Amino acid sequence: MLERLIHSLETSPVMKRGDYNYFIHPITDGVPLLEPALLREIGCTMVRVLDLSGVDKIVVCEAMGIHIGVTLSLMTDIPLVVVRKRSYGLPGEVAVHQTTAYSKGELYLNGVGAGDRVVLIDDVCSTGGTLRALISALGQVGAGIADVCVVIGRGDADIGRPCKMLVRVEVSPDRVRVVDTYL
Ligand SMILES: O=P(O)(O)OC[C@H]1O[C@H](OP(=O)(O)OP(=O)(O)O)[C@H](O)[C@@H]1O
Ligand SMILES: Nc1nc2[nH]cnc2c(=O)[nH]1
Repeated sequence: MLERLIHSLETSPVMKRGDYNYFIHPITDGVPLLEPALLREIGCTMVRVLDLSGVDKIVVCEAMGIHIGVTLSLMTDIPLVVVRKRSYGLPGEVAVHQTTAYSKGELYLNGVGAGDRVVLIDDVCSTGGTLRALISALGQVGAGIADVCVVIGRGDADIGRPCKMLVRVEVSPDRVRVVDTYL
């Protein structure tokens, strides 16, 4: 089911960002290029594993959640909300702080309100800093989270609730190894 994802991860390069072993992959970086078949494989797997009953919005974070969210939105007809890294100052906008292994910044949630039922999707979960920030923002607006799912999990971050990871990886200075799959 996830052959393309597994093969592409296990042949992906690793670079240093400070002390952090950062793998470079089409899904998590958009480079060198994104194959439609890989996006389809991930979209079909997410449709199988996600609890989509009664869900009215898919929430992703820019930048590297967007193509995954678009794929899922086209397959399910569920609208997409993109959490941005800049403020629009719209009524009801919620700002939260994001810390990752190599960056810090603010995230701005618009377009989700009290009573909305959402699924939260991202490309990768590493420290969990991004998902924790997004879950906090969704809590502040009063949305219900039906499910959280990422394509790739690395490390053992606690985000305070279950997160479905299509694959789990270990990253060493010179390679990525897929150590588990969700299905
Ligand atoms: O679990 P974490 O340690 O939070 O790492 C995961 C986050 O890191 C990347 O985002 P990044 O902030 O690098 O931005 P990008 O999507 O714009 O590349 C990735 O897209 C995840 O959102
Ligand atoms: N591409 C990429 N994105 C990440 N986000 C958090 N960790 C990583 C990583 O190792 N590679």
